[in-house]
Amino acid sequence: MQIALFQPDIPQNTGTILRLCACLGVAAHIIEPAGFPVSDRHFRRAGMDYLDQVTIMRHDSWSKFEQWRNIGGYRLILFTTKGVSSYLDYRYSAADILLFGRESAGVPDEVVAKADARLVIPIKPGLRSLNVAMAAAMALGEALRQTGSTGSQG
Ligand SMILES: C[S@@+](CC[C@H](N)C(=O)[O-])C[C@H]1O[C@@H](n2cnc3c(N)ncnc32)[C@H](O)[C@@H]1O
Repeated sequence: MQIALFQPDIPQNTGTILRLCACLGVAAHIIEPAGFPVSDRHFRRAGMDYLDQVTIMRHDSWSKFEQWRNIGGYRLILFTTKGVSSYLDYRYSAADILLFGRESAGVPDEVVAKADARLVIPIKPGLRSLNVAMAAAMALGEALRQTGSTGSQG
């Protein structure tokens, strides 16, 4: 299992997600441009020393990420508030990449179109969305529960 963050713009969220990845043994991909540099103090503070414990791949653009993904043949599972299928009903594979959108704008249609699945975490009607780090924790929890792949990277 791997996760990917599309152009993340809030450093604290990315740091929190990378700490989650470190603890669960999941590799992380950051699709640039991010809204902050890796030297950002909020990013470093949220990720703390856990940042040294996670495999992070940075991709210069969406197209570069897609080139890399196509070589590996990984499925792309998009988490989106606009999904129609619940994340609890999906059958994950240990090689899947779970993709999360930008805090301010999610992902563009071009990215939606490339996803092998578009999943929603059902929330109370009338409320907009979860914090992206919360969404990532819930999604990874379910995907790892199903695949039993906790604790090993990749
Ligand atoms: C703050 S939300 C983005 C909200 C953005 N305005 C939109 O419409 O997509 C950031 C990311 O968290 C994830 N997310 C948040 N709530 C979610 C939910 N209920 N179901 C699936 N993904 C969710 C998605 O990946 C989303 O792109």
